[in-house]
Amino acid sequence: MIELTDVTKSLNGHYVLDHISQSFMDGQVYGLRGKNGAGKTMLLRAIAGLINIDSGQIVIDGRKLHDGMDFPPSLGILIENNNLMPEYTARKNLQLLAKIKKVASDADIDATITRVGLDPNDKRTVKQFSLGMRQRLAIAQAIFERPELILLDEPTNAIDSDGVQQVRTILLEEKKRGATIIIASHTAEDLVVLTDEIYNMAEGRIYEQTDAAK
Ligand SMILES: Nc1ncnc2c1ncn2[C@@H]1O[C@H](COP(=O)(O)OP(=O)(O)OP(=O)(O)O)[C@@H](O)[C@H]1O
Repeated sequence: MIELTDVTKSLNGHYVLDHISQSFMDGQVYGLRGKNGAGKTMLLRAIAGLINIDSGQIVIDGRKLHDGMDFPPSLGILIENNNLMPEYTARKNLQLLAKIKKVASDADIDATITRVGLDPNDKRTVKQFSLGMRQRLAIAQAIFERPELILLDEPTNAIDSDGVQQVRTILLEEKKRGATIIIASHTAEDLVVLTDEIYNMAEGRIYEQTDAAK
């Protein structure tokens, strides 16, 4: 469970996260909706431990973030796809990451690359990939270690329509596996199809919660 209590973050004199208190329950899929600049990415970054918050606290499974725990212990993240290494193939990208946690085998890596619709034997490097291929690899990167928490910023960006279905299927499978997933998206259909609850954001605040079915 993730519990945010009175979380604030200011940049250039205004709140980008404005006293957010919100819980995210295990195994649920949450959507974040809101205009450009509403604070969706900042909220994902804060939960991921990628930014320091100014006040309040973020507690993940009973442990406070930035208090002896820099990042959520089991995290998959897609926030912009620029943390791919352009000089390497898809397989090499995941193999290098896998060395850190050592939870994914080469077979897991190849299976995940296939699962997102790419070819694990593709000899091209990421810099030769199309935008959509990079996005698919970024999704693979977020899920290949079977994390308990998956944070996704615009996961279907640049992905073709077959790919969008594929990504949705994958994320529903990840939910079934028990992952907690938070998705920021401008694609209404992604939010309706994938999420249990949608939080509407504006000006750094969550101002409304809607049941995804409505
Ligand atoms: N590096 C930065 N320096 C200063 N302000 C920033 C920085 N990054 C984001 N912001 C500000 O933080 C606020 C929230 O931005 P954020 O990226 O979280 O919005 P978002 O809801 O994800 O928008 P989008 O739909 O465009 O992705 C905005 O006002 C933005 O201008």
